[in-house]
Amino acid sequence: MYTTAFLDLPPLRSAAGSVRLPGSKSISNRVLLLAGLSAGRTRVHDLLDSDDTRVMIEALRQLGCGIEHEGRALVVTGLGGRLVTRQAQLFLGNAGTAMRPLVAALAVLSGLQGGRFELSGVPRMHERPIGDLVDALRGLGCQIDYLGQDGYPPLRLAGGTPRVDAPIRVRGDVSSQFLTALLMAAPMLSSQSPVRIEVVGELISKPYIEITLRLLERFGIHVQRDGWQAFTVPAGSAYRSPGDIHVEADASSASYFVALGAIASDATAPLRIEGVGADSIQGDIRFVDAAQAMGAVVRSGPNWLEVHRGAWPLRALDLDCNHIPDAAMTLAVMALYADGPTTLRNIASWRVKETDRIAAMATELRKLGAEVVEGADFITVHPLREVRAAAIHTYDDHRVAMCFSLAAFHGLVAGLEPQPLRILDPRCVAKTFPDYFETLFAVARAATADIPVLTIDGPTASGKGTLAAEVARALGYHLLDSGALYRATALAALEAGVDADDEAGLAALAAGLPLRFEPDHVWLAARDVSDDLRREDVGAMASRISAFPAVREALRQRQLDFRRLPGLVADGRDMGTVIFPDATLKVFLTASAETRADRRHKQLISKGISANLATLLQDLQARDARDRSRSTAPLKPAEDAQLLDNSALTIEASVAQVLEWWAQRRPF
Ligand SMILES: O=C(O)C1=C[C@@H](OP(=O)(O)O)[C@@H](O)[C@H](O)C1
Ligand SMILES: C=C(OP(=O)(O)O)C(=O)O
Repeated sequence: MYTTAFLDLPPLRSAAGSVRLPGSKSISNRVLLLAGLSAGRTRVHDLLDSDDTRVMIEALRQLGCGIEHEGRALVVTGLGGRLVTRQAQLFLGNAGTAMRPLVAALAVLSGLQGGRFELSGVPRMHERPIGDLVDALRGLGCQIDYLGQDGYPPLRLAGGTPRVDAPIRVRGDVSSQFLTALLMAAPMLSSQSPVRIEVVGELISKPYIEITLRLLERFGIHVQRDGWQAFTVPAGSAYRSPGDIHVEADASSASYFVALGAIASDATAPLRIEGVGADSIQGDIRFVDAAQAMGAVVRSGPNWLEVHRGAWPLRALDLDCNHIPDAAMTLAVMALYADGPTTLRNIASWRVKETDRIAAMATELRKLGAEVVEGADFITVHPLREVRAAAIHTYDDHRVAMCFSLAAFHGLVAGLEPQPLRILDPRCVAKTFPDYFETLFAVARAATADIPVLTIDGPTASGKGTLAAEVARALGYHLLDSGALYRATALAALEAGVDADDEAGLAALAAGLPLRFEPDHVWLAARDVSDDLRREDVGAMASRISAFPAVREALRQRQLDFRRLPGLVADGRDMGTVIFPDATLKVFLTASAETRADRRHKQLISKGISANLATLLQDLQARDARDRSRSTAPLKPAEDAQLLDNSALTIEASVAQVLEWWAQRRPF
């Protein structure tokens, strides 16, 4: 997951390959709650692991449900209708699918059995309406107090005397989750008589009610319905765990990849999406119809979709999106690539979700250069005619972050000069899709020259490894420790007995080295060699063999291969001069020989290795001289390098300096 302050996307050009999507949020949280209310154990497979499901799981745990991991499944042992904990403060983040259903279930349970529960969330959750649900529950006899502003969480559920002598009436024009919540709680009220729920006024987001009804069926509750107007839970209904249950991949998450295929995949290599297919129980699968109307070519089978571009530019659309409120945001970005203005209608609920999504989309699309018209319940987006490098605000809304990543393909529009795009606070995707960007980067392609590289070269013990790792972490970029490639070759040569003068033998060894890098670890075949690579004898050998042109050539392509989306920080001795001469920023890091010898000394001592400062200084000076004077890739700053002497700087100050230079070279 990207936890950086921002994530820069270079211009993207195409997409190919296959993605497996995480589980559906809507199904996961319903299944978790139903399992928590049922008696016995429910083994849940392919559950979504994200912020929204974590708050639900934590709430169930606090309520006394059993939660265990069994292999890759999660086993929930439910309450069987009996409260074991009568007081709890539950924090539900910004998960509507946790807040609304838990309010109804706990209002009913605390009414029937006694108890006091306080439910709260992030500040935005306290701006998301819940009054219609509270009104319905109060009408039933539940006692609910607003702890902040009337009509909004946080709430206290404090017992009451729920009775079902009359139908429960609920409005459904602000959120369908209120009806979902009542449907899931109703079985607990059905012991004496049926429970009838009537919808007052127009119901929005109807397909989410279908998901609720389908999952209630799986848990033994057979709701009788009268269209969208009334729902009856029969007398004596009781949750019955299905034992095992599988969660489909998330159809709303699929929308980004369906759009990706429609924009950037070729018929010869369609984008494949695993985990959800046209037979999905999630309403957002209907996004596929909208994408097809815009020109996407989609094939589908059980649990998979394949998508490629059909029409280009895409075809403009005028669509009532009430049935796909979440996925419709993706259409607003696809509209940038259409042949005319696209209007998405009947989306008033966008204004009360993670943020005011109509306002957010309009503001951010305009930043890119698009013309946008917004109304109370619609948005019209005109295709891009000009484009600006933009830093996209994401408003802690996962869908804003995810759908705007698709704007990085604007270079495919004839006549537009591609610009980089910045996504601010990319970690907000954790609400439903923590690995969204990793998944995107596994299938999206950029021109190599567009993938930014930051090089940090410098002499031994200058601290470039630490600096590079910190800068890479701050930018969310890949890290190449090119010295480790040389040291691994040296280690392998020492162990295989290859002579230090055998240039051809060393080059062959370098070319075939089974090396693998992980954060803070280097693997040689199945062995973690991170510590061995730090050995002084390995370092000395590395310095000798790195003078051979054939060895350097053998390792060259391997280094170039590290230039992958979204970008690279490369540290070494010739990163800016030889390997990445087109790097966006080149830093040449130095420190006095005395400072470096002193640092190396402390490093060794701290590891319990005895060392002599004077000898270290001598070795270091000899190595500097060898590195500077060798004929192949001698150690010297690139002409366009920024020089940084960190003798008197903390690591934080060095990182800040490099990031400032980086910022100066970015258009944001
Ligand atoms: O019941 C559900 O799982 C959901 C219902 C929809 O909300 P509204 O009914 O408020 O539109 C949707 O936007 C949300 O992401 C999930
Ligand atoms: C509206 C959304 O979430 P929630 O379940 O919190 O309502 C969403 O995921 O787009």
